[in-house]
Amino acid sequence: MAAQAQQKSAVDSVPDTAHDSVRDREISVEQEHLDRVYRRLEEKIHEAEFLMHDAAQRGHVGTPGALAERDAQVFRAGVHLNRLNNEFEDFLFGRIDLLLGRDGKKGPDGAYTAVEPAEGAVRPDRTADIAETLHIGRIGVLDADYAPLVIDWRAPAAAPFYRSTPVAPGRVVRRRVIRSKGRRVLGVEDDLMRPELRASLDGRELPVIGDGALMAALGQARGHTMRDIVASIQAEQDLVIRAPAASVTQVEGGPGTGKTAVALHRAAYLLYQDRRRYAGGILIVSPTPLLVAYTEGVLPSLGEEGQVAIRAIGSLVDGAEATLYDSPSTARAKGSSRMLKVLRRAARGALERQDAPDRLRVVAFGRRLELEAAELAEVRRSALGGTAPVNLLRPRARKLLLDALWERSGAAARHTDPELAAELRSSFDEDVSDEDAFLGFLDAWWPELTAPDVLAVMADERRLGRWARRILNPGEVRRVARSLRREGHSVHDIAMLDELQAILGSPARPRRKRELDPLDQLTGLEELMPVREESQRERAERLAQERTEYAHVIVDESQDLTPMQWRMVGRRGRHATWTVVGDPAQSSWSDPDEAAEARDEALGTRPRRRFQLTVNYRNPAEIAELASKVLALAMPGAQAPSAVRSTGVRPRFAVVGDGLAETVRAEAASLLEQVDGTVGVVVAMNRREEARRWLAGLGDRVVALGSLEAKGLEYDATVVVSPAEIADESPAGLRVLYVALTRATRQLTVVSGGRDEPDAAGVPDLLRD
Ligand SMILES: Nc1ncnc2c1ncn2[C@@H]1O[C@H](COP(=O)(O)OP(=O)(O)OP(=O)(O)O)[C@@H](O)[C@H]1O
Repeated sequence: MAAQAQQKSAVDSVPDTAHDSVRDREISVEQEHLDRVYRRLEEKIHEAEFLMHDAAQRGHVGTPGALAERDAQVFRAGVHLNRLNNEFEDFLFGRIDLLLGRDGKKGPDGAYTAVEPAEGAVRPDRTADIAETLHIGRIGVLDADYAPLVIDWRAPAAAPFYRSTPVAPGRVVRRRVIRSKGRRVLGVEDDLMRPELRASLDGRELPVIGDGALMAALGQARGHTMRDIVASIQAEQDLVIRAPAASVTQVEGGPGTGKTAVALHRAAYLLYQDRRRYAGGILIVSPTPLLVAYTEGVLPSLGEEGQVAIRAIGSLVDGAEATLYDSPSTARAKGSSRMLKVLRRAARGALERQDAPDRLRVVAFGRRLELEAAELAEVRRSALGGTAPVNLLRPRARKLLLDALWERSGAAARHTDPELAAELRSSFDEDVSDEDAFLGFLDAWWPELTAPDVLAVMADERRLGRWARRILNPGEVRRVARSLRREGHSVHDIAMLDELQAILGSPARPRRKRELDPLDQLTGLEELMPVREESQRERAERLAQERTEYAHVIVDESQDLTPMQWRMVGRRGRHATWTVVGDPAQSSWSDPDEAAEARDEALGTRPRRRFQLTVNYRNPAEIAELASKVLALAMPGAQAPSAVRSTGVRPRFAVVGDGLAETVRAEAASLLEQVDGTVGVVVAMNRREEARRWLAGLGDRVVALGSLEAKGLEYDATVVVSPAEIADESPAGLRVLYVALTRATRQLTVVSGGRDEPDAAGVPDLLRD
């Protein structure tokens, strides 16, 4: 890749003015092409509108066949219009100029399929002609003769745009990134894949402009939302994006290697590849709502939205939303798989409520019958003997109660004829079950439990202590119970709620019938894009609500999932294929082995394909080098990814002078002056609130974040406040500090207090050699 970026341009030696005129000419060449594309798009829009109009007319004919055909056509045309009317910021972003291929076969998109050049494509004197030029964009467009004007970035013919390198160029001679806004081409950047050739296009030497699109993309200021990287996906990333969907695709890579970007592009690719299969939905699990907000614009920018749900791990359970944080030790207890046993006991134990009746009295066949506390306890014990979900055991408990009452009535002994006895028994059951006393008793004695009910009961330290005996220590019991008494849920409570829902089960209820859409009956259409009446977002939300399982599950920052969270996510992908991306060196979970076990259980025995991403596109070398000192402490022997660029700006070290607040505020203000984009101030979790106050009035380009909230995010510049405080926060503190130090794309300031033991240059203890 570095070699790619350093390719010398063929026009480097010409004077600037000539260079500019070559660039201008090339821009106008691309402008002409973009104009053709838009003219064609307009034709297609007219076509689609005509189709809709025509179809509406046909409706008057009135035969059922014509009506069905009309509906299908209206639907198709609507889908088409929907796509075409989307004005993308850079509809067209790439171009490749290719040598003649080995054979003359063409694919469905009208491009030649050969990957390698034909025998005589390069002449002995190293000259060659460009035989095919492909433009790459967000969706494919064919001209009236079915020749490709634009190839969809996910089509096989577009793969060389991402895969080709000077080492393995295939047919690609020149790879060009086109920058455009709306209908205007703003610039072009080229990479030469075969610098040894003198290639000509239409009889003229092939010009090469600029020094690499990747560097241009990386140099841009960051906003509060992530951008897609379609124009500059690198070869090692492209392998992951286009990996076959079967089984589990596991991706590891250090900070800034593009794992999140790759995961999002993979979702778009999978949908393009097999829209029907992924009509079952793709779930992307993200660690925080902040990262969801940061990334959720990427898929719509790639033309995909409807089938993909991006959810924070704390929002996976409908009707519950994590708003609280647990202390590290409480989190450790709640997230560990030890909690599973506690929850199983609690779900059964919660049936025994303090206000539950301790005696059952009914009247049957004119006699009073009664069951005492000890007998009731016995019935409960045998009802709970099974492993079925607790709420589903209620009918069994009811049946056992009736058995006990029947026994008590002594009627069985009085009738020896089995047929008569059976008849009598069934009228006994009917009698008793209709009785208000019995019904009231059952509701109070075996209530239908919900997950929040059980969690609320676990807030009682005494009862929790009983259920957690020999599983949690008394300190853990106290902390967990106390945390459950707060208003609201923490992210770890959500996994417990989900587990409880599975343990409790929900009794069968009549399903809400979905309104019948006449178009649903037209086979093969339902997985296409929706018509206008329902926006893609609304559809996504509706599908997300209706769905409990997905066809593909993508887990971002997978190193952070606790065992309980793996169980929760696993339940949503029991029949799914998976993409799991993460970095063990950034894990904030203290027991990676336990989590790995739970992960393996969630992923099952499906075969796995492993990929490693090795290049850090976010941090300049100066910041990456500093962060690697913490990596060496956090995970001795781990390899840091290599930074793709260097800025010459070294991290700054500041020591708290007058006061922490003043120092941090001054450093943040100074960074705001130096960068155009965003500034993130990362502090230990317990300082989140005060840090927000420190920054008041500095504007919305700066944000304060707790260390755990910084996960996955990035800023032009960051201030990391007291490395020692962050490192001491939890057993995984050093890895959390590593995350904090790797968020900046340009500048990093480290502020140290006394606890950091800074040296004369202000460098804190943890960051010294
Ligand atoms: N091929 C690329 N072209 C342009 N930008 C890229 C490319 N790959 C990654 N980036 C940029 O690098 C930054 C880091 O990417 P991303 O957040 O996906 O990395 P990550 O591996 O998930 O990082 P972390 O583990 O630290 O969260 C983003 O700004 C992303 O847009």
